[in-house]
Amino acid sequence: MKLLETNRCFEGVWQRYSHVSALCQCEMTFSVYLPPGCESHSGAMAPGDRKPALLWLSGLTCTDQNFVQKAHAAAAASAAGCILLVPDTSPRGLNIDGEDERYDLGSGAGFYVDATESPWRDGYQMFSYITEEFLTLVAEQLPVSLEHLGVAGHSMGGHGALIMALKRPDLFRSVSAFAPICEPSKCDWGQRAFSAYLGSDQAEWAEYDACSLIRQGARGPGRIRVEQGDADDFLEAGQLRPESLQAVCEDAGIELEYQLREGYDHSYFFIQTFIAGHLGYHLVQLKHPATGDASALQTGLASR
Ligand SMILES: N[C@@H](CCC(=O)N[C@@H](CS)C(=O)NCC(=O)O)C(=O)O
Repeated sequence: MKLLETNRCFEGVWQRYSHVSALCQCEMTFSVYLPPGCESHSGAMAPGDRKPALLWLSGLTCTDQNFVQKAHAAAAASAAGCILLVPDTSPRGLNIDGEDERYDLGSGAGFYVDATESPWRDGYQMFSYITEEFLTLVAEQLPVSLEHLGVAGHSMGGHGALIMALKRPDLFRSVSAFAPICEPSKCDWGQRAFSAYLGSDQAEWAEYDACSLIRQGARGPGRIRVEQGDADDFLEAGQLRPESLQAVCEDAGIELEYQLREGYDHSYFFIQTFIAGHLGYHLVQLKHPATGDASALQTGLASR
């Protein structure tokens, strides 16, 4: 992987890398935050040198940079000694017809699925890219402890976080989401993307729909935290459907911490208000021996 940029931040560093992805069939860019004490690591590392990490999945129209620039997550990650892993939201520049025509399909809108339909299936393999290629690469090159890995995301990325945790509980020990698309099979964004990427077979859609996965028996790490603003236009428009997630979690006995926040919208202002609390929530569950007082982070900043 090629280092593109390094910026010191709260005594750690934000770094931006690119690498050639076999699954996405293009050069992919991603960012990482390395807290103090792990900037210079590379190659073989003792297990004790590895840090807990949170994988962040962004929403429609985002690159890795939206979270880096707008979520204000570095202060909390620095204090807690947690790595942040921020991949892109789709392949780029594949020269697929219509790839850049809409904000909710193609570039910036990979929906974290492995496409089966032409022309998307060559490259739009975001589920496998993230869970296999990307995580293998960063665990080889950076001091990430794969035994202490959580996943979180926003909107389309919240959907990504939920399905990754539900489908790969062997990889992810904690999960949370901001304004996630909870039931993509039943909203306009999800129906458009799934039709294009997965075709018309609803059984294929169910494999990438958090509510369907839970109905089919998936349990993930056992607890889920969801933060939702009540002034979010996409909630009103029926794109997010948290009520469906609440219902299936209740039926399945999954503990869902659902926080409805008065006056907050869908933007990164909402995310930056509550991100430290989510980091604390993950670190409490990840139980890395070198983590400081994660519960203080969780309770102190989450409830602001
Ligand atoms: N109205 C937006 C819809 C897309 C949107 O709201 N994207 C959210 C995630 S679903 C986002 O994070 N946008 C980037 C940002 O706010 O920095 C647009 O057309 O760009």
